Amino acid sequence: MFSTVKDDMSIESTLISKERKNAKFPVEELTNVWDGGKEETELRRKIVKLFEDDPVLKSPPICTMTREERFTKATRKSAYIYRNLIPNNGLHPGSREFEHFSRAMPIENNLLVHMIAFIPCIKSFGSQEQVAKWLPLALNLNIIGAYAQTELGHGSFLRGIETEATFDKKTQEFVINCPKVSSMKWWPGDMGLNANHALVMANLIIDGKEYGMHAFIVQIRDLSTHMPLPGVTVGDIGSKMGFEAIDNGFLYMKNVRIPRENLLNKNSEVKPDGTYVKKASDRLMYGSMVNLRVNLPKSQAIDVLAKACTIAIRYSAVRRQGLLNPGGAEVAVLDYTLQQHKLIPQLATVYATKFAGEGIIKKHQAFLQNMAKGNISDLAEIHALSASFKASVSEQCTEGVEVCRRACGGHGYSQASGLPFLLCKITPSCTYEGENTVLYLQTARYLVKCASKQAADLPESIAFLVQPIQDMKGSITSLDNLIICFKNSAALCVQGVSKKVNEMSNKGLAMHEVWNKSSVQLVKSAKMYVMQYIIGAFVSFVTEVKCSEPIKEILQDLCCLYGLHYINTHSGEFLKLGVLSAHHCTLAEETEIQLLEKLRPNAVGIVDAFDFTDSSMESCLGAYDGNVYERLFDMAKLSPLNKEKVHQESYRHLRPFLLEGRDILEGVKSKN
Ligand SMILES: CCCCCCCCCCCCCCCCCCCCCCCCCC(=O)SCCNC(=O)CCNC(=O)[C@H](O)C(C)(C)COP(=O)(O)OP(=O)(O)OC[C@H]1O[C@@H](n2cnc3c(N)ncnc32)[C@H](O)[C@@H]1OP(=O)(O)O
Ligand SMILES: Cc1cc2nc3c(=O)[nH]c(=O)nc-3n(C[C@H](O)[C@H](O)[C@H](O)COP(=O)(O)OP(=O)(O)OC[C@H]3O[C@@H](n4cnc5c(N)ncnc54)[C@H](O)[C@@H]3O)c2cc1C
Repeated sequence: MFSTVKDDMSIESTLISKERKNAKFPVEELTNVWDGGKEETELRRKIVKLFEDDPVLKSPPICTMTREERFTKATRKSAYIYRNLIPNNGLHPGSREFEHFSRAMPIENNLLVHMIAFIPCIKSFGSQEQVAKWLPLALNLNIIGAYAQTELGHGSFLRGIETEATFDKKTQEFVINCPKVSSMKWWPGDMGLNANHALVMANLIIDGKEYGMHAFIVQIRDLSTHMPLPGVTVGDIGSKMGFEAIDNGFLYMKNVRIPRENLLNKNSEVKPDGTYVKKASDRLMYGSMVNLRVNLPKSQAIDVLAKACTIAIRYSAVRRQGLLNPGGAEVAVLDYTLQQHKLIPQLATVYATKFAGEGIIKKHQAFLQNMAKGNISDLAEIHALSASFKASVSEQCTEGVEVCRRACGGHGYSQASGLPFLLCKITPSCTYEGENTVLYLQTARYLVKCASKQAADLPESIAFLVQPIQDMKGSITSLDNLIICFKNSAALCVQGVSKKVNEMSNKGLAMHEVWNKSSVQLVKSAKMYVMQYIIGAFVSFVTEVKCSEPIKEILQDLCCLYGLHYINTHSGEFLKLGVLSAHHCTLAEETEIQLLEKLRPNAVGIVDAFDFTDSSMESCLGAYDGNVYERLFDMAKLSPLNKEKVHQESYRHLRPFLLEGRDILEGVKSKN
């Protein structure tokens, strides 16, 4: 319908090629470092290619589809992927293979909660017999499960959950009930339309006594008709800010009966006579959430920011607007220091959080191995670290994606840029898997307890909180000094708020009031604690990684930039704590600006090294060839509103005015 408009040679493509020629490091080697080795890059590319070459997985750009089409296509593709492309024994969150598959997944998919929450819960809460029964069914997609914890009335405060599972000795069943409207399960992904089972978190009641939250497998739909079972009311909660392809659902249960064996009973059991047997700590009930907080940030936040950086930096390298030299040619907006100041620190965030996250995954895997041997002594530490890490990463990456979107000017507002999709995908990561504020408070609770102990009684990674403040020797901008600066700040924040808590409680104020009145400083201390962890982990990675000098230099510069950018945006905190002087802050700012200038020529190369394929981004601004304007026009042509030259509804409603206008103009014409 539209004629083609093409330039003979796109200036933008030429510009981006020049950027690549100017890069001062081997891009492929940085890709290998990012992936964890050359072999891993090869394996990831193989998996990505397998998915991208598969004709079943092709579909129109998401910004041209309705929600219904997006849900339908995602379900068709996900079912196909699960049965044909995923290894038979599933994928283990935290493994490299899991990461590679997550990179290969189509831009929209669903059934993932089944994979990342339902299956892991069967494994961690089920007895051997239960795992043997449910796991093969779940792996084969013979049963599809949601993770049904949150209710309409309660998400954060799990002790307030209202859904009940009452043991009926006569029939040896649990009777599941949502006593009020606010008790219905609300939000679980894949639950509204696709799931036929749910892992329901409910308050266990035996002979009128409450035993707290337990995990039950509840069948919600018939396996042959897919109709909701008697007593079950289930559906989609409606459209949200994003997640269009996912049927986040509601589930209301009235007298739904399940066999006694459907209580996942590795950690606690109900005997036929109603005796309750506790086999392990109640805290392990929360283990599924630790698992997700450790393993989701990479795919749900860090990769999302990496894509947003790729789009914004490639676009900024070809978008020319305004003059730097009076009388000279228009410059790429990436040449403005202010544009570099927006975008390059986001790249540093991607690297810092990715490598720090790998450290947490390793710690968590060690914890799981110990737990298998009955040792859960590290649970509190891993909970505190993973809670604040999830909160900090989701917060930093969400802010970063919005910075990238705005840095693309008007085109960043267009769905065709791919950036609004990324923003809507990443924003809920600040809420799901534990609302961020609530998680920071959990970390602070642990830190305040630690602050009253001796260093020798604390885990190695926490002992610095109660040890003497360290001196910085030499420039604030050295990596060693950055670590000291963040450690000192975290220790002083935690000690400061602990002092406040103690003073208030010594004056006789009730603990819950003390806590509420200290919560602003508690959250600050948890943020500083996790920042010192991230910086420390990134510095260790940069120091230890085996790579060529140019790559090492880039990583060191990104690491230093990450620390300095944080200091420069929060300098008041560092000054208030007395960790830095005004002179330090001035130096930190100048050094950040120098680093931006130094990294600028490599910016396109650094985002190329993430190695995202064009189809994994669906972005007219971020495609590899830099051909932004033609792509934007081609995408606009696909808008469903452009199907006809005359849109019937606009014609119908506006025609009377137009006819009036025509008559007036013709009258004027005839008068003249
Ligand atoms: C098929 C095809 C395709 C397949 C393809 C596969 C292919 C490929 C694979 C590729 C995959 C692709 C990638 C994946 C993509 C995924 C996309 C999915 C989209 C997004 C999914 C989104 C999912 C989102 C899911 C969700 O959102 S699920 C809901 C999450 N909801 C929460 O997270 C509630 C927060 N609330 C709380 O966590 C608690 O409620 C509360 C605040 C602690 C209570 O606080 P309080 O009341 O104080 O607590 P108490 O109970 O008294 O306990 C207090 C005592 O316990 C302690 N302690 C509290 N915690 C814990 C804890 N953890 N662990 C240990 N201890 C704990 C605490 O330290 C204290 O110890 P003490 O100091 O006493 O010693
Ligand atoms: C896209 C998406 C997918 C989801 N998927 C699932 C799923 O698969 N399964 C599932 O069970 N759930 C799921 N959820 C639900 C999610 O886990 C909850 O929304 C989340 O845990 C937050 O709980 P809430 O909504 O009750 O928030 P609230 O706790 O009501 O938060 C509201 C405000 O109150 C504040 N607040 C709450 N408690 C405190 C406190 N103690 N101190 C200070 N401030 C406080 C919060 O900081 C926040 O500002 C999903 C949610 C989303 C958005």
